Amino acid sequence: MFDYDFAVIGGGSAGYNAARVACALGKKVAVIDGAKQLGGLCILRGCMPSKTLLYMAEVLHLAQKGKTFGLKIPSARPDMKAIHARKKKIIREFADYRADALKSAPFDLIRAFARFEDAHTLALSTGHRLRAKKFLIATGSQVSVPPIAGLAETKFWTSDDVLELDFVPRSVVVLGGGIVACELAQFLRRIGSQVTLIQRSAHVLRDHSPDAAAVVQQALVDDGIELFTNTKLEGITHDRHGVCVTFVHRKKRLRRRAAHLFNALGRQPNTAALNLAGIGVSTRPNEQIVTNRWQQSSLPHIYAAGDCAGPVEIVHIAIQQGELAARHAAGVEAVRPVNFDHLLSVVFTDPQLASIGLLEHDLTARDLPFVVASYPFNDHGKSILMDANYGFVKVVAEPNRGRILGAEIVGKDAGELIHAFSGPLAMRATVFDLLKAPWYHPTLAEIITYPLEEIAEKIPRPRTRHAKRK
Ligand SMILES: Cc1cc2nc3c(=O)[nH]c(=O)nc-3n(C[C@H](O)[C@H](O)[C@H](O)COP(=O)(O)OP(=O)(O)OC[C@H]3O[C@@H](n4cnc5c(N)ncnc54)[C@H](O)[C@@H]3O)c2cc1C
Ligand SMILES: NC(=O)c1ccc[n+]([C@@H]2O[C@H](COP(=O)([O-])OP(=O)(O)OC[C@H]3O[C@@H](n4cnc5c(N)ncnc54)[C@H](O)[C@@H]3O)[C@@H](O)[C@H]2O)c1
Repeated sequence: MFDYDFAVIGGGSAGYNAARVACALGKKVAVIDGAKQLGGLCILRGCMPSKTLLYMAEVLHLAQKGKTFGLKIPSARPDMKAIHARKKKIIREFADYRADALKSAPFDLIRAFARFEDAHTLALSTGHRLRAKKFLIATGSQVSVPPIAGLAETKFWTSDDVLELDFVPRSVVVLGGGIVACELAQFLRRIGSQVTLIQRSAHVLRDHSPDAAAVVQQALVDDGIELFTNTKLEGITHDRHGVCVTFVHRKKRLRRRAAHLFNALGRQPNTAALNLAGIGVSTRPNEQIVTNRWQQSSLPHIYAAGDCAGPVEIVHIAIQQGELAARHAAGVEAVRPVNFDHLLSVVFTDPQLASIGLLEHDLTARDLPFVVASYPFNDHGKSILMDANYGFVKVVAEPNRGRILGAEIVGKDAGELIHAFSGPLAMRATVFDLLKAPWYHPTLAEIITYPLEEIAEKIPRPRTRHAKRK
């Protein structure tokens, strides 16, 4: 009666990993993907190309401030053609590897766009039909175009375009102050563009704490970005010289002109073309598919994972959701829902901003007690010698036993340092457990011991003291 046990729509991070797991569980699986190029957002136009360019921009920045370290580097400039070629080569290799994995996997790969005809039947853009017992929707997201006067009529760049640049743009206005806006505005500025960033909220990176966001914001301004927060966009016009953005800031109407406009106002799920309303799958007002904690939609045999389901757009969560859906659909009993109390997130600006678990804001909202301590990078030996003085480390713990609940790090390589908390959080470790661990001197990671010690001192309990300065 069915062609497949499990049909996966979308072969990106969520879909590919779900299909892999479903096959390993003995299911007959198909992956349907209509993209011209296989690989998904993360590899082709997301994490990997952006981090290739951001790392280059950091190296360039360090070279340009060589004088700080007593170095005579006469000039460090980007060679955009070479940077672009290197990025393309790296991404081609990653994409080829994933495409090979998709083509040689024990599931059927069908190159087509899919749409639900009924709750068990997909109509494919090739003209074929496919029937399956269960489905996973993993169709990802696309850049959204909010209804701002003149935006839709203006030629604008998205992150896809910025990641493809092989020249230094003279000037760019960046709309938005989310992760994409901050990461890529810094890239543009560091290669030499004049950059203006216009953010609606009171600070950039609105999903992060104001204290941490303020550090990133200051670093962007110190890099030379003109940055406005608390604004209201009024309209956009364009002529042959470029674009003009009008916005309200501190009750004044301001205008900024630039050669290029970069729309970084967020993404929306790829769900509109699937006929979800027609088959009775519920979506939120933002078009994300509503799922329960097992990733089942309002039709229990149809699952959703990744950007099309939310609530976050982060690769390791997309993978976890996809794999969970595959296991649940196969009837595996020992499955656990994704634990958003341990959410890990990294913003790859310089300084980076990383957080894990529950912070003060979350705990206050839940009326839960906590102790918190922080320590600044500009008072830590290793970061001082690296001239990496921006930011702080913050640890949040439960006040009775000292169990670690969350941490926030904004500073040099915060995305690496935050992983010092991943295992301990998963294992429900306390600050005392972490203080028993060895911490090498002099490392950036060692800074974490300072807030741990401060919390340990606030909790009435016998403990091993840790030497602060060696
Ligand atoms: C610039 C940028 C940088 C990012 N950096 C990071 C980062 O550093 N770290 C991080 O964790 N996250 C990052 N992200 C987010 C991350 O890339 C996404 O959360 C993740 O890739 C989503 O995976 P997915 O499987 O849900 O969707 P995708 O990988 O987009 O896969 C969806 C697939 O579905 C296919 N599809 C769509 N509609 C249909 C249809 N009707 N029929 C058949 N196939 C269909 C598409 O062709 C696509 O291949 C970044 C995003 C952007 C834009
Ligand atoms: N390092 C990473 O993990 C990483 C990197 C890039 C992207 N991502 C993911 O990709 C997703 C998309 O990122 P994004 O930055 O494009 O989206 P976002 O939703 O994070 O940010 C969009 C920004 O645009 C602003 N905005 C939206 N509508 C507006 C309007 N009408 N007027 C003025 N301002 C408006 C918002 O206030 C917000 O600051 C994120 O959820 C993120 O998780 C992750």
